[in-house]
Amino acid sequence: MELLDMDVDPVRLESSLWVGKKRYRAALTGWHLNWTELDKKNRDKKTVSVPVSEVIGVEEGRVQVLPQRSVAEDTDREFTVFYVKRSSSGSPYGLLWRLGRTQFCCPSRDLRDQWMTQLRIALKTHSPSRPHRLLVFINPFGGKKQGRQIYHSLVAPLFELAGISSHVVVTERANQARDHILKKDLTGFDGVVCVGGDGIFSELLHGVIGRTQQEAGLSAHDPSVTLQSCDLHIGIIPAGSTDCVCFATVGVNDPVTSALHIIIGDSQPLDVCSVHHRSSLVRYSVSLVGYGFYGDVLAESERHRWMGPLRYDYSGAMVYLSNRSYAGVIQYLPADSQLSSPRDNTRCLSGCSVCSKGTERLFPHSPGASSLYSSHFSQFSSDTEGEWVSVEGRFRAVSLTCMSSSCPRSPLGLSPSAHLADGTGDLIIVRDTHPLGFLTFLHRHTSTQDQFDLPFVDVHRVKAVRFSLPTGEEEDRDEERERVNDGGMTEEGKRPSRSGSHKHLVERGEERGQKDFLCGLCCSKAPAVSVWNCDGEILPHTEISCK
Ligand SMILES: CCCCCCCCCCCCC/C=C/[C@@H](O)[C@H](CO)NC(=O)CCCCCCCCCCCCCCC
Ligand SMILES: Nc1ncnc2c1ncn2[C@@H]1O[C@H](COP(=O)(O)OP(=O)(O)OP(=O)(O)O)[C@@H](O)[C@H]1O
Ligand SMILES: [Ca+2]
Repeated sequence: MELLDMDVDPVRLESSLWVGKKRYRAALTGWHLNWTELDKKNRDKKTVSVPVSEVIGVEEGRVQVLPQRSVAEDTDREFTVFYVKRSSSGSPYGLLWRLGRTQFCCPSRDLRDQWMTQLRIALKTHSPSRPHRLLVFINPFGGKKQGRQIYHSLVAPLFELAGISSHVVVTERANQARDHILKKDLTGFDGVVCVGGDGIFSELLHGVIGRTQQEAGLSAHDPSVTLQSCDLHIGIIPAGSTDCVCFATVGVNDPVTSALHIIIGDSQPLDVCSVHHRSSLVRYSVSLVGYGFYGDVLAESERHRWMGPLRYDYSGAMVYLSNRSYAGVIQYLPADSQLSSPRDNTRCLSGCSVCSKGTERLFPHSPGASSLYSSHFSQFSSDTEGEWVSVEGRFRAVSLTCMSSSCPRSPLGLSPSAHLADGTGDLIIVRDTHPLGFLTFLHRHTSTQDQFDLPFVDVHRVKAVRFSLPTGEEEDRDEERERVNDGGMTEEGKRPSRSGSHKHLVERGEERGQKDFLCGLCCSKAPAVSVWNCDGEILPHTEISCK
């Protein structure tokens, strides 16, 4: 046994260890755990190096955690190190992460104890941003209804291994997670986690933003107010139908990958867009605010929830076949085209320089790029300079996306070069066109072909957008007024009342669905207005402003 340099930093501990029948020289420095295979003449063969920040846990003995926890007998000279292992599969924008595991055998029990102690000290000192206590919300009805099973079999064992204690709430109704965050005592929690899709993520987002503003005494209804940034991080374990926020931030939809990111305290700031109707806040969005095609697909899909994730494809086909376009007036405030453009072929990833510059511009005094996962605010009140541009016409689709909105259905997303946290969104305007043209546009979302390189499509990087109906068709007819009263945010809670507006709109969608889709197909009168899809929720207003 050699035991070298124990007290001298950077090497904290170095010794010979065995992994199976092979002998290694293992060393723990402040930042890395390395082990190098030695041949019979003590010459180095290959080295494995794991950053301490990616070590998940250390256990005495020969331990296995996934798929089930098991501990081998007679193991007082052994210890097991668990760490992040990048798999070779995944997507071009994110690799799958797996739980790596190496079982070391020491020459003595004493040395084993030294390794355990030093590794645990290193973990504590070099992973300051790791969460210790998490509040987890599981939507048992999201996606393929596997949220509970996904959490308990794949995620909880990892949290336990990493020493994270979690309080789990399985939701019993829509908006329970949001209300819990808005109203309950959250002392001691380092973050909130959702197990589900974009819908339950949105609940957490509204809860976290709403609570922060309540505590700061700010009214989110006032579009000119600068909202307070949020301290609570949001983690997402994907178990929904689209899981667009997870895919666009992590690059893959995989519960184990996400759990490992959460454990090591990774974070990614996100742009949040507020949607107002007149002077009241309607909702926040991080992904899609879409009118026309995406609004109609959502309204139609709500009637087919029983189909699960397939409902979007079915509804997409139905809406496509109904061949609709809508009149409207779009106004937008262009972002600085010197900084970036939606057609510059860049791809935003964690550590993106455009986002860092954006953060610096929007939050000149913040310490670095905010460490928030997804509750980061653009201070548009100080960023509203510029000339508004107006476009009037008939549109197949009007979409505003703050991020690429990539998802398995469209791996590059609605706007492949959009940035996660630059304080801007991409406005995609698809003017009325013939059915084949629109199908080409849609189809290009599934490949690397440029969906913006079509004569009826325009894309602009923007700071704010307003949408209104053409003169004479403004949103003050009875029907619209009813929708206004029925939905939107309540004064006290600054929160969306999904169920009220939703029920109404689903009913309306049902009525419309039965008559109008058939009408659309046989060219009779189609409705004059569509609905807005805001991250998978139907908005109760047509005339909105986003920033
Ligand atoms: C010919 C194949 C065309 C395939 C076209 C694929 C386009 C896919 C674009 C995906 C964009 C996702 C945007 C993300 C929005 C999320 O914040 C939100 C919340 O989860 N999801 C939805 O609103 C859910 C929206 C889901 C929209 C799905 C649209 C599916 C369209 C299918 C069209 C079929 C045409 C067939 C013609 C016979
Ligand atoms: N216990 C519950 N019962 C009914 N609805 C719920 C419950 N918990 C959450 N919800 C609501 O269900 C909706 C959909 O949830 P979620 O996003 O998890 O799944 P999904 O719709 O299948 O996925 P995606 O949003 O990715 O398409 C959300 O709007 C959420 O508010
Ligand atoms: Ca953005």
